[in-house]
Amino acid sequence: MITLRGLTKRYGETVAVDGLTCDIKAGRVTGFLGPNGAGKSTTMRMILGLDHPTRGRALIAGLPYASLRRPLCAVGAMLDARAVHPARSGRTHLFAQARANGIPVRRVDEVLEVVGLAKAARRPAGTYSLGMSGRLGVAGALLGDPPVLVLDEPVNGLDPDGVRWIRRLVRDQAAEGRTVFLSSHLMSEMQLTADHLVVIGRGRLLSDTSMAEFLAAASPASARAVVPDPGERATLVRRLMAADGVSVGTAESGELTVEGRTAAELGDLAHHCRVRLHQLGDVRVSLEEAYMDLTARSVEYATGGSDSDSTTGTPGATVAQHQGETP
Ligand SMILES: Nc1ncnc2c1ncn2[C@@H]1O[C@H](COP(=O)(O)OP(=O)(O)OP(=O)(O)O)[C@@H](O)[C@H]1O
Repeated sequence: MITLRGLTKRYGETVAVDGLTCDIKAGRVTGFLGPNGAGKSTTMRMILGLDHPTRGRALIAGLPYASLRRPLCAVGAMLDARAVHPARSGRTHLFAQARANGIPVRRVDEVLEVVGLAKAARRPAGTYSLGMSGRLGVAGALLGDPPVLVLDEPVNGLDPDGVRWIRRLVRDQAAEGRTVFLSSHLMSEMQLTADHLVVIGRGRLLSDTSMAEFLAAASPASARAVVPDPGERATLVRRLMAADGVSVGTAESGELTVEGRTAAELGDLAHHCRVRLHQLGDVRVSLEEAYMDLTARSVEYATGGSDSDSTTGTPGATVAQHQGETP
């Protein structure tokens, strides 16, 4: 587990991270989201002891990074895939890391195999494509078989095959009980990969919630179904429109889109009215839509509101809670 408590980083006048409090738990993939400059990399650097917090703490399994005896065996990280000496081969780069952490050298060839770099392992890392550099970075993160993984934009530069590979890899790692904390700007990919989300804006916590709750909170109940019979369709629309807080859209194909009702509620009503439905389902917003909505409101909050700390430092803060505090 990674524990953040009041984590704060100032660079002169810039508050890069502002009182961040949350737990990144084991056994699930936690996605770390936020606009450019929100403080994600700074947070990750502080977790990994590469930057000192101005205030607060970042702990791995209860310890600050500096206290870890064999860091690579406690936490594997990839922050900057290109941060490798260009003249060194991928294999030599990993050997150096393994030796410094007391990791058996045979592990190097194992991880090179896992990330699909075995054939290119003896080439200078400077000749690697961005995707290959990313794979080498992931190999370094896996080297110590650590219980915690911190990956900054691991999907960057990967081809579609690579994207699927990293998705499967991190999901498998979480399924084995590890803590996986990863950032990405690719919302569609994050939606497929993460179980839980930590969202920050201007260094502050905006949301710490499961993917399912995040999406549900962002979209009002909404359902869709096809009503093949025009007469039955008219009956159902009439019944729906008679209720408060419901709006109905109809298409020539016979499809109804009903805002203000879940699929279960729409199905029950149709059953009650003896109306036949096809393709009944809930309508959910995408992660991208939910995220854009939340971060847009956070910008308003930050520029228009007071500086009082009402949303930050609250583990379990949800989108809905945040909405309530937006002026
Ligand atoms: N070494 C530094 N010196 C001064 N300011 C810094 C430094 N590192 C980061 N910052 C500032 O801190 C803020 C947060 O930056 P950070 O790189 O953590 O954001 P991010 O969420 O990772 O952004 P991105 O998605 O663009 O990678 C930004 O305003 C950035 O300019």
